Amino acid sequence: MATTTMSHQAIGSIVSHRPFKASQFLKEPLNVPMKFRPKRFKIEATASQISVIDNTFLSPTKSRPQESKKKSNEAALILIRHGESLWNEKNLFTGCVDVPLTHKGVGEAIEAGKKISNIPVDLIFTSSLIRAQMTAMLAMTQHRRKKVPIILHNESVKAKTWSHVFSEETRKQSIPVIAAWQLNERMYGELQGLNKKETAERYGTQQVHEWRRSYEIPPPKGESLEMCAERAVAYFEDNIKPELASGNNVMIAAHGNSLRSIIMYLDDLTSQEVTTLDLSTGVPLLYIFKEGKFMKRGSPVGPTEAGVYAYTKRLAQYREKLDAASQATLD
Ligand SMILES: O=C(O)[C@H](O)COP(=O)(O)O
Repeated sequence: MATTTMSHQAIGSIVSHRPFKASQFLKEPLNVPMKFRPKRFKIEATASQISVIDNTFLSPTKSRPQESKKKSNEAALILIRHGESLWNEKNLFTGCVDVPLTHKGVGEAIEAGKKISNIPVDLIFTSSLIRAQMTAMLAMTQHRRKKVPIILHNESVKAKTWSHVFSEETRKQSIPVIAAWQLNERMYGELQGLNKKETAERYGTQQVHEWRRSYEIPPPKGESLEMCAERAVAYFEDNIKPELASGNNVMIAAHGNSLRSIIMYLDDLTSQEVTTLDLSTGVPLLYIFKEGKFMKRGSPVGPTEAGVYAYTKRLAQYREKLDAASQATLD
């Protein structure tokens, strides 16, 4: 198999939505009967000019969180790899192929939600792939705060305006969900769809391990972990870290390798150390971000596990508030 590596830009244009030109939207044939076709409208802005987080979604008056008053000097960061997918079950290389969760994966996402049900979540970042989005939404069904996660549609000015929420109170009871292709699983190139065991038998276990776990070596015509990190870690630094710095608690529901690249950054792992880093499906990992540093706190075992709440006074106080609120509804 040829092992030419494509330039990151070339791969980027495959896995990414090319910079969205609203005018394309108008030109592309709409599979909607003529009578429902939207009036021709002139859209100036392109998606890239639309902020990642819909400013007015958070509140019509407040600007973006990191520009507004700092909520706290610490924030919780939850990372979770999607639950088992149908191609995980078949042991197929998946990469950027958009497959859903299995029944077991749905259960894993719900179980993960129970483990983090007392940890505050103000923003959710996920990838543009359904298995990560399903995991985020299913996990949040278990959250005790009962806020509604809403996927933001900023892909065009029209998508943004048509999905606007006009009640500030409703917005306060919602959690913005930002789907970013930069958090997609690494693009596995010519391995996508191949069986992992058969591929190892054909090319050798060592070669497949290098493709799967090394930092620098890409799969044939795919992304190396390093190339995946260039987009995922850049996105984390540009869009997620500022929210944490402003005191917003964040959950990232993504993929085995896009999260490996982020954890390598958070834990300052070497390219040697990251080769042994493996993430199970549907297992949440907790970090506390404080004074510019990330402190790893492991995987919350259960909603009442003392450990998680012993880490910071703020998490303990949040849980006490949830306990008091649920007690009040019982009274
Ligand atoms: O893309 C895939 O096949 C899986 O999500 C991750 O695969 P890996 O564990 O082989 O990197």
